[in-house]
Formats: sequence, structure tokens, C-alpha cells
Amino acid sequence: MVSEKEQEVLIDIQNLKFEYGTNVNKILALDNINLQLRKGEFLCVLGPSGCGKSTLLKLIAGYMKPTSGVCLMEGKPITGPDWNRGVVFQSPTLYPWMNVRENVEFGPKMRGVSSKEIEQITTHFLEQVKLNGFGDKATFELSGGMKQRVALARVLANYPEMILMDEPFGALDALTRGNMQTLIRDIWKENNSTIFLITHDIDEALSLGTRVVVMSKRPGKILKEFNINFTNEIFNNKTKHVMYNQEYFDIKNEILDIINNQTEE
Ligand SMILES: Nc1ncnc2c1ncn2[C@@H]1O[C@H](COP(=O)(O)OP(=O)(O)OP(=O)(O)O)[C@@H](O)[C@H]1O
Repeated sequence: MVSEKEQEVLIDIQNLKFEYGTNVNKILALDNINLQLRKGEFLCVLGPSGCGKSTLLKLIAGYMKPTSGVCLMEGKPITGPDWNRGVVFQSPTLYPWMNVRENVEFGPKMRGVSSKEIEQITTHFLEQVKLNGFGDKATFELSGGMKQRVALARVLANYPEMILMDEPFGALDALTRGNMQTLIRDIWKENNSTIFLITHDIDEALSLGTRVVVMSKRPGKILKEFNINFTNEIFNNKTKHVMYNQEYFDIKNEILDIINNQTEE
């Protein structure tokens, strides 16, 4: 078995700094970020509000360029958005004039995939997000959780190497949120995806991630990383949820202390 350290690096961020604005209105959002994401990792990012989590995601997505430093994917600088990096936001950004199926088909169509293949891809991913039978529905007919599943299927339909998620379950009720966490964990495992997920919820980070990164208040820096295995233990133990143990509570308390120290200062 290949150890985590030996897994291929997908995203390599070196000495990254990002400033919004110009001259007197400059805001330093991120400072000296060094982070590597390996293929198959599920990385969760925690940090106080406004610390630059979304900024980091947008830089990896290619929506913006670093002020200094580099952000590489498979050794090449990220210069703009790409199908290879799919983004899921807190509010699902679906096309309201298209039905569910058409929303999922959109990406493969734009990429010139054949009609037969598009049909197979769409059916497969609607099934994977448990929306089979809902293809003909208009998006306004769906609940928040269902919309978010369409958004996820739409990203998956492009077979991205990297899935970036910005508080994807933040607007959902607790029950739907739990179901979505199980869904994304299963999809990550089944598709062997690489995921970068931002959350405010420490339990969500600990129950999904194989690594958790905790950031400082603005300008965001990486304060501490935790390599964890609670998400894999769910599969190993064939349970539906994390088995809470002393290690879990110790890590949770340590993260809480780090974040509270940031907000009190
Ligand atoms: N377009 C922008 N122009 C100027 N400043 C911005 C812009 N977008 C974000 N910022 C500032 O940059 C900092 C980092 O913002 P960012 O949205 O990345 O933080 P965050 O950690 O994702 O916040 P939250 O957890 O509240 O979503 C904040 O101080 C924010 O006000």
C-alpha cells in the first residue's frame, strides 16, 4: 500500500500571499501559505470568519491569481478556472431555466462529449447523488438539499480531479446536513476523489476529512494541521457515523482552543 506521504501531489501551494484592492485600500487576506494536497485526500479547512478560507479556495479554483507565491496543479501554474477543478458553493448555482437533467448535462455538452455518453454520465451521477427519477423536475421544485445534490452531480459529471467545496452544507437543516455528509463521504470513497472543503463546523471537518487545516485570523496563515482517520474508520467499522473516542475529543478540544485564542485576541 502507498503511504500518504508517497501519494502524488495534486495541488502545490508555495509561499502564497494574496492582497485584495490596490494602494491605500489593500487588504492582506492570505500570508505565507504553504500547502500540498495529495491525490485522494479529503482536506477540511477551519478558521475564524474572514480569515481567508474562501480566498484560498478561489485561488485554487483559478478565479484569482496570487499576489505572490505559486499555486500549482500537477506541477503547472493554475492560470484560470478549469473543468478539472469543480466548485460547489453554499448556495447552489443552478441554471433555473434548465431542468435537473439539463443542469447536469451542461458541462459534458460544453466539453463536446457524445450524446450517448452524456446520457450515461448524467444517469450515473444522478443515481450517485440519489436523484434518479428527478431528472425532469424544474430546479425550483427541489428542496435545498436536493438542489445541492444537483450542484454536486453537475460537478461530478465533469470527472474533476479536484472538488472544491465552500461551506456546501452550511445552509441546510441538521438532518439534511448529516445525510449530505454521508453522501459526500461515500462519493469521495467510491470515486477516489480529492476534496478541499471549507467548513465552520469542527465535527463536520473531523468526521469527513483525512486532514484538517486550521487557519489564523486575517491575514490567514496555516496554524496547525491534523492528520486524522475518523472518516475511514466509518468504512472500516461499517458504521454510519464517527465513533467518538478520546482521540476525537482531544483533537476537537485542541482545535477549539486554537480558534478561540484567535477570536479573543
Ligand atoms: N472582493 C473583496 N475585496 C476586498 N476584500 C475582500 C474581498 N473578498 C474578501 N475580502 C476580505 O478578505 C478577507 C478574507 O475573506 P474570505 O471571504 O476569504 O474569508 P473567509 O474565511 O472565507 O470568511 P467566512 O468564513 O466569513 O466566509 C476578509 O477580511 C474579507 O473582508
